[in-house]
Amino acid sequence: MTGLAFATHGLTKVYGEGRAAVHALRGVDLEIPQGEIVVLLGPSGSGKSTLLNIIGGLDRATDGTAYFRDQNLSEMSDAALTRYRREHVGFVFQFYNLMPSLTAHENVELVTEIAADPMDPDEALRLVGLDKRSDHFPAQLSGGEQQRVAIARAIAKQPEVLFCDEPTGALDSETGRAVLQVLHDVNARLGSTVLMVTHNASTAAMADRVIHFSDGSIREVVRNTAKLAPSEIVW
Ligand SMILES: Nc1ncnc2c1ncn2[C@@H]1O[C@H](COP(=O)(O)OP(=O)(O)OP(=O)(O)O)[C@@H](O)[C@H]1O
Repeated sequence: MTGLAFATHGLTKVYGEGRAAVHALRGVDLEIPQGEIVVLLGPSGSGKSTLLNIIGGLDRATDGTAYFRDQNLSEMSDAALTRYRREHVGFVFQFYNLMPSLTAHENVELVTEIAADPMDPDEALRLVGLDKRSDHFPAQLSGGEQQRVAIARAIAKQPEVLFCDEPTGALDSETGRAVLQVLHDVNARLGSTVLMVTHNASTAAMADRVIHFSDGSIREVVRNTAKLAPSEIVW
């Protein structure tokens, strides 16, 4: 029996005020079991990144509650939120945000130095198939390879949760599939809950659960009974 990684109740986010107010989340109720791969789909501007940022501890809700296990993120101090991100969460973004002056190994090491229970940076790079490129700088790596370094950096702290915002957005389909395979393997090997925001609807085939967003609300949650392997996904 798996517990819940996340539960939100009436989660609301309003940016700005008055006539300029943007209602990015309109009372979202959501439960995400631990250890699942969850894909968030929805039109541009529907609130997917906003939700990810709030339950990832990067932003705060205007109203409602968001729990990580039994911890209420909405009531945490800034210092506690920082600790939450540092100890439990890995992030992968569309643009890899690697430090250009550091090698692949050093980019990963930067994170393992401040993590509670990190894996060896070499092991993280091996998991993403880049152990032979560990002394290369980001500019010497392809887009897909840089994304895999970013994933190695995110998984090196053995996070309980991995948040991915458009992880394949800048990649061709073959490279994108390789990156999805890495996310799949991390979920299988470390048991990390993986939450992925994407415009690529094909990705939904590898998820345990697909959440359809529209205009700041959840329209539908679909549980996949027959998942596809990343190698079988076509787009
Ligand atoms: N910092 C901000 N200030 C004001 N409005 C914002 C801010 N961030 C997001 N928004 C607005 O909130 C709404 C939801 O944005 P969000 O980025 O969560 O959508 P999304 O579904 O992730 O979109 P996309 O698929 O294009 O990334 C949009 O209307 C957006 O313009």
